[in-house]
Amino acid sequence: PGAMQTRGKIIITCAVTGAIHTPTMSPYLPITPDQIATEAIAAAEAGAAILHLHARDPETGKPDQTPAAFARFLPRIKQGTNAAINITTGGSPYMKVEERVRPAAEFKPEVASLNMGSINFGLYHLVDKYETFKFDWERPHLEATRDLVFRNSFKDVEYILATCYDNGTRFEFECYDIAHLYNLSHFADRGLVKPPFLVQSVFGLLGGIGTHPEDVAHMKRTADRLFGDQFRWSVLGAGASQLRIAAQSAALGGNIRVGLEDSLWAGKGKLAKSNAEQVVLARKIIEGLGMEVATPDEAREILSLKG
Ligand SMILES: C[C@H](N)CC(=O)CC(=O)O
Ligand SMILES: [Zn+2]
Repeated sequence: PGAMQTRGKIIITCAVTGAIHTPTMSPYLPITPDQIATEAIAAAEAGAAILHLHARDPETGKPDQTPAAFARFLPRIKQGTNAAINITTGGSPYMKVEERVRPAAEFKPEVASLNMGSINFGLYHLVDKYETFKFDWERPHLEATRDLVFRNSFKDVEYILATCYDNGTRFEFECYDIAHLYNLSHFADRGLVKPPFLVQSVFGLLGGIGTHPEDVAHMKRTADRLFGDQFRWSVLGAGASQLRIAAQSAALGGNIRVGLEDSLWAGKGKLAKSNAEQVVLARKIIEGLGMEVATPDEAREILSLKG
């Protein structure tokens, strides 16, 4: 992806907590500002060059998209690591785009996520089943259907672009399906986004593309055709597919996203005890392939971040 990417340097992004997984799903999910800061810094020490951040209500663990909630851990993270900060504009699927973009608008991070299309979001525990979740490892998606649309209309995307653009913030373009690559190409044609594009391909979320190696190859092939050397490819696999998708990407010279936002596991039926544990597993894959993990400054160069 992108002949210009420093050969063999793979960027690891760590998505520390997210908004979808709930405290009852794993005792290791960071919830409080201290837990989020500690986990983020440890993930960076393990090799994450970019930290994708959401905030939560420390009491309930529910998503909190107020700038004040982010202010409770951002300074500590910036003090504790040189990793690039990536603030979510996805928030949770229940939020309006005006609320979702506020922290990125306020803190003007080097990176912010940008979801490139609306999708049906297969979830059920967000609302009223915080206390009752029981994960069935054998049939992961069986109970995960709830009639939710994660709205990211063309106007929503334009609104976030317009709000963040003059801050020098670059985007992690979250593409949950092939159509989202074409949406990104549409905004590129209109000159509303500038290369190199960090394309974060999302695999395995109910409502988006699957996790079959053909799905991964199809996303990459399509991105290559649409963006040539104007993009830097990264992938995330939801849940059980996380490391398998990571390995396929690294083998193709692509970048990797891990973290408890995307998966609670560190292998079959084994809860990850920390974000750093998943970063170490990703590092082993990369180094096992004879490649190197990019440092934060190498990631800044590869992605043309403002630093
Ligand atoms: C699958 C991930 N939860 C996508 C995500 O990280 C969205 C965002 O924060 O903008
Ligand atoms: Zn996120």
